[in-house]
Formats: sequence, C-alpha cells, structure tokens
Amino acid sequence: NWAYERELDNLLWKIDYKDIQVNEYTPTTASGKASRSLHPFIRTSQVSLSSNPESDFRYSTIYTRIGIYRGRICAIKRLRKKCIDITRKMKKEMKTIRDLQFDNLNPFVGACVDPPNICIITEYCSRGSMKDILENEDVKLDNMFIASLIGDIVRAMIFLHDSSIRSHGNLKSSNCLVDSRWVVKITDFGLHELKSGSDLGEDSTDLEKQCERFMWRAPELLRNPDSPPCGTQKGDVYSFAIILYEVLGRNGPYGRIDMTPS
Ligand SMILES: Nc1nc2c(ncn2[C@@H]2O[C@H](COP(=O)(O)OP(=O)(O)OP(=O)(O)O)[C@@H](O)[C@H]2O)c(=O)[nH]1
Repeated sequence: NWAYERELDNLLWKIDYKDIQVNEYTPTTASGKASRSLHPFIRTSQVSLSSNPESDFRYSTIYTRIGIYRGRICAIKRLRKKCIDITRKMKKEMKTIRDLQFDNLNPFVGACVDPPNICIITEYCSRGSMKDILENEDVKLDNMFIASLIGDIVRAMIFLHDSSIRSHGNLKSSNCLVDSRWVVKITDFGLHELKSGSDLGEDSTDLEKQCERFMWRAPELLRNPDSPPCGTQKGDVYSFAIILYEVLGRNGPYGRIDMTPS
C-alpha cells in the first residue's frame, strides 16, 4: 500500500559514512604483532570482568572496527563491493531488518552504500563474542552462566525462525555477541541482497580463515553447491549444536585437531 511504499522509498536506514566518527587506530595483539587492520582485535584481558567496558574505551578490549554514530558506539562491518544497486528487493530487506527488534538480536543501525565505504552498521556489544569469551581463560563459566548464555541463543533463534527472516544461515560463536550486561545478541542475519557479491577481503588468500567459516555449516549445505545464503532452519540447528560443543570443550568447533585445510 501507499504508506508501505513511502517507507521503502524513505531509505531511513541509509547512513552517510561522514556522519560516523570512525576509530582508525591499529592496536597490537597480546603477542605484540600488529593485528589485522580491518578487524583490530586485542585479545588480551585488559579489562577486569567486573568493570564496565563502556565507561572508558581507552582501557577496554575492542573486538572489531567501531565508530560513533549519533552518540552511540557502533560496530562497522565493511563489505568488499565496488558498488551497490539499491533495488526494491534490497529496500524491502532493509525495512525487514530495521523492524526486527528482540532482546537477543543485535540491533541493525543502518548501512552506508556510497562507494568506497560500503558497510553495515550495528550496535556494538562491548564484551566481544562467545568465541572471544570461550578463548579467554580468565573467564570462568559455571553452569548457571552457561545456561544463561545458551538460553539467550535459543530465544534469539526461536524468534528468528518465527520471523520473516526464517533462518540465520551463518550461525557461529563469533556471531553470538555479548553486551555489557552479559546478554547474548545474535548478529549477521539477513541482508543477503546487500551482502551478495561481497568478496572475503584480506582473508581471501588465507585458506585456514576461509575454511574456518565452514566449520559451523551443516554437511548437507556444504555438499550443495547451490545452498542458499540464508541457509535453512535445520542447518541453523546443526550450527547451534557446534556452538554447544564449543562451550563444553572450550577447544574450538572441532576440539584439538592437527589437520590442515585442503
Ligand atoms: N564486540 C563486538 N564484536 C563484534 C561486533 N560485531 C562484530 N564483532 C566481531 O567482529 C568480528 C568480525 O565480524 P564480521 O565482520 O561480521 O566477520 P566474521 O564474523 O569474521 O565473518 P562473516 O560473518 O562470516 O563475514 C567477529 O569476530 C565478530 O565477533 C560487536 O558489536 N561487538
């Protein structure tokens, strides 16, 4: 109808990259090596678990590229695309994702679509991801804590599967973010039209990195060369089981294996 069409054309999700105060520093990792500039991780435990990482970012662990937009700290996911054609399909998916609000889903703030800055802007979760937490030996996980984290993922996935998004397609521990109140918020769902055609970026030559993303993917999807980017609900259940295994073993998605990707 008319109101719907008008909302699609308003492009309320569109963000001008110039309006984001981008944090352009390149921090170093625990080993002292400069980390990847695109996703500047500091994996050392520089902030005590009881402190509030949002109170002073100079002393906080920063897990991804961040910026400040309209006074809010946001995560910036760059897409390696040369240009974007804003189709009606894309406008619809932007509206869908903007309208999707749930405690355990990481809110979508907007997107920059003017080359060369093509990126997705989401709210920043200050505790990192489940992957970061599981890798951090300083974080002790008791059963209550585990139940709370897993419960959040379950709630998010039930909501997502019941929504018009239907399935996640890339559920993995690094996409389960943890906010300052230790609430898990799932990220990286939907927006397949926007993400399509985006290459893997600086990691594309690193076979290990490329293969890592397949570790949460269900065998039937791995075998299918035409598997949809949105995945399937059954595939999400498989990915969820791999996350459970990661939580129990704290040794990655397949435990300790000495195999190299080929
Ligand atoms: N702390 C924190 N980390 C984030 C946030 N958003 C993304 N990250 C982390 O940033 C890293 C890079 O995220 P992405 O750009 O989505 O890339 P990826 O998850 O490695 O790979 P794909 O999702 O498969 O493209 C991941 O390890 C995420 O855990 C956030 O809001 N807060």
